[in-house]
Amino acid sequence: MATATSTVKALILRAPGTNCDQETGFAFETAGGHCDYVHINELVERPAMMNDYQILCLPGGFSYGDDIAAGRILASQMESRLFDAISSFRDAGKLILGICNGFQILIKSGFLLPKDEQGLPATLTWNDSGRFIDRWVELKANSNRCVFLRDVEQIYLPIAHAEGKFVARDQAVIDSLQANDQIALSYIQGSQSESIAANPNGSTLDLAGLCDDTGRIFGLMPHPERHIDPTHHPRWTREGLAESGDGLAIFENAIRYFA
Ligand SMILES: NC(=O)CC[C@H](N)C(=O)O
Repeated sequence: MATATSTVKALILRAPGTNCDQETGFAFETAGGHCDYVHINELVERPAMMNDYQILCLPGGFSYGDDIAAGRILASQMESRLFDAISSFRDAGKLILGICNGFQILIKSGFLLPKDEQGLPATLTWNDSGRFIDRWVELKANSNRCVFLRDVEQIYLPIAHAEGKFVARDQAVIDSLQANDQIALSYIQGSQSESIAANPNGSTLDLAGLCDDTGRIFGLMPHPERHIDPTHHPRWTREGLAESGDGLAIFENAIRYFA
């Protein structure tokens, strides 16, 4: 495990259709880490390379063209080809972050919420509008468990997805997520003008991000890597420059975790 003097390394996983890898790498490097971009086929061939990293990140995009359902194919590859490697990575106390398509992959592979005899306890499906939605949202962090959200209260980030509606199998799943403090990030009701829904996709409990029961695996639909520099804010010329973009804290928390 890294010490305060060594550089924390993130493995950014790529697949055909990934398109947010470079921005995500920029975010980790701005936060003080180092990252490498690794194609899924390379990782399947040499899963032991994960030992060199402290963070595994699944960036956003359209892996395999969203065929079948967003994230479904890469999720199956992770489950069938990398289950042992990723489980050992998690059990070694390391961190896993899934952003947008990455969140879809983490949930559909069962790494965020393990499958039980009935299958996946929850999934992400089509937005209520049936459309791809691209805009900014106000979010509140709710979880003391999630390592990535330490000292984060409210953040403003962009979303860009078609399949971001969180649905749980039944009330028992929701109750257990709430009891375990896993509903990490949610859309803030009342934060938008009347004509725009604060919850852009109809997600249950306004959920925008979820962590596993260790707090070290985190998936979120919004894109923190798109709000790193203060000039990424859509109104910075009118409202003035903040010290840093709201998304940076998520990457800094990940790096700091190993310091
Ligand atoms: N920005 C993204 O990662 C998009 C995720 C996915 N392709 C969707 O549209 O739902």
